[in-house]
Amino acid sequence: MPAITEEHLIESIAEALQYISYYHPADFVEAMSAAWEREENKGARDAMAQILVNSRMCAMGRRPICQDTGAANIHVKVGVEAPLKLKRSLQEICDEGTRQGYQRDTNPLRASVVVDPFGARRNSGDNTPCMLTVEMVAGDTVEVEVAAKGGGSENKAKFTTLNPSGNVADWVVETVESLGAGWCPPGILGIGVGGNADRVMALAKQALSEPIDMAELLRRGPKDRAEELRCEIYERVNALGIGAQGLGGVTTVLDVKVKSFPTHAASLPVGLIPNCAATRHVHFTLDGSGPAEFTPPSMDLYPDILLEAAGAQSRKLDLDNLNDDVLASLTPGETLLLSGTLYTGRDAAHKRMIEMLDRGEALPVDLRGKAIYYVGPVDAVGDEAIGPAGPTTSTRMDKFTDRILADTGLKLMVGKAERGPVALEAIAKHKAAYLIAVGGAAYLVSKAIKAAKPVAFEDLGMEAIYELRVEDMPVTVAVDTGGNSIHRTGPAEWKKKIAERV
Ligand SMILES: O=C(O)C[C@H](O)C(=O)O
Repeated sequence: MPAITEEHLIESIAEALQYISYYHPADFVEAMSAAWEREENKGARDAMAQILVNSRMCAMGRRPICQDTGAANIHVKVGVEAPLKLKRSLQEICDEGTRQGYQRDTNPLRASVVVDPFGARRNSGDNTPCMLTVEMVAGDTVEVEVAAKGGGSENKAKFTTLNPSGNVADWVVETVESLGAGWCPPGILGIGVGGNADRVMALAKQALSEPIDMAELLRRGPKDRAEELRCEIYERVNALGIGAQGLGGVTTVLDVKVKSFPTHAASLPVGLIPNCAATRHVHFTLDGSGPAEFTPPSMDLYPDILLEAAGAQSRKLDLDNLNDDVLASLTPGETLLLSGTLYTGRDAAHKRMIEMLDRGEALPVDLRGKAIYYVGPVDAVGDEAIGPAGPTTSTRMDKFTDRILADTGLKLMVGKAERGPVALEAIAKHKAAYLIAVGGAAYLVSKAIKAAKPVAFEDLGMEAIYELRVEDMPVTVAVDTGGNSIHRTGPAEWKKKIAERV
């Protein structure tokens, strides 16, 4: 048998990362299309339509599905008899594959990994190191699972150790209800049960790479305890009414995957990791015959969707003429098309702005009466004004909101998912408003951005402040000037509606 070389691994990993950046797995597209067809809440259905249209555009244009092109999660199963011809460590080899995968000229992916995580948080620039796990298994091949996991869904990972008599489904359902929509539902829940604290999280992560087959499972009925648990959690989580993007609706999860392992008699560890609308993973096997090859999915997978979301019925909002009357007229749930100037700014830029305000320094941009977009875009290629540029989770900016609104005169924020109590209070106090774009529709959203130039904090890379010129950017009003939030009313309304049907 010919040797499995470093080049085989590096080239396959690089190609895999490119492939998953623009091709959703076929089972995901099918499950999302079915959920879109059965969704009853118009807002949630429009959000899913944007996700599907975006997915198709990315597959055809070979550009990233989401601006958060993820951290590379690589799981390698090395056969104990595999003819390996390697000189470097597996970490170094997989990092090289990651570096090459994220830095392709034709489709550069966003560098999101920062080193010195509780200090300087300096961007490594090429998305290395990858998150590598290795297993020795029987056989003479090397199997590799490559996933690109977004930060928003990864941030919602949870762990607990229940008493042996505890109820796993109860814990999962209560936990998902508390997560909000930052993980970009509808997606998949990976659940690990058993093992110990570290093993159970690895199980939950591995579960996310299993095929989506909930429709088939519901049709044939569960055959064992794990399948019963999957069905119970699926039904109960969907009955929460969270819906796409947390707007309320009948589908919050497309599937629930469970993996278990024996555990200590005193323990019942449970791990939960959600996967977002940018579900990205692929599996390949190396046998010495060369790097892996990947087949593009068929475009026939996609349903015919007319994008009503950005349709003529949406009100147009001029971002260069925001005034108190216009802001006061915004209603939660209303769809808008934004045109004009939009500044970007997310975690690192907010932290730096607050530090400057603390020192009494003038900010490099005048935000008075303006709008800010929480986003970390992908770099542009060709004639693009900007690469994929979908919204990031706004709750991370909550603690800065009162100060920014008070000290800069900012009036409008655009992001994704709900705002927490401190932000809602600040929005009402300053008579500002909060809009959401669809998380997971980054390439589609970027088409509304006609010009982009960095105007401050360029050293922060994708977290720099850009001045964007947008035309007809589709958004939904999430919080009005009174602090009323669609993320409170939407899921509550749909939870009630679903309960009344049972
Ligand atoms: O880093 C990002 O762009 C965003 C992240 O994936 C999020 O969902 O908040």
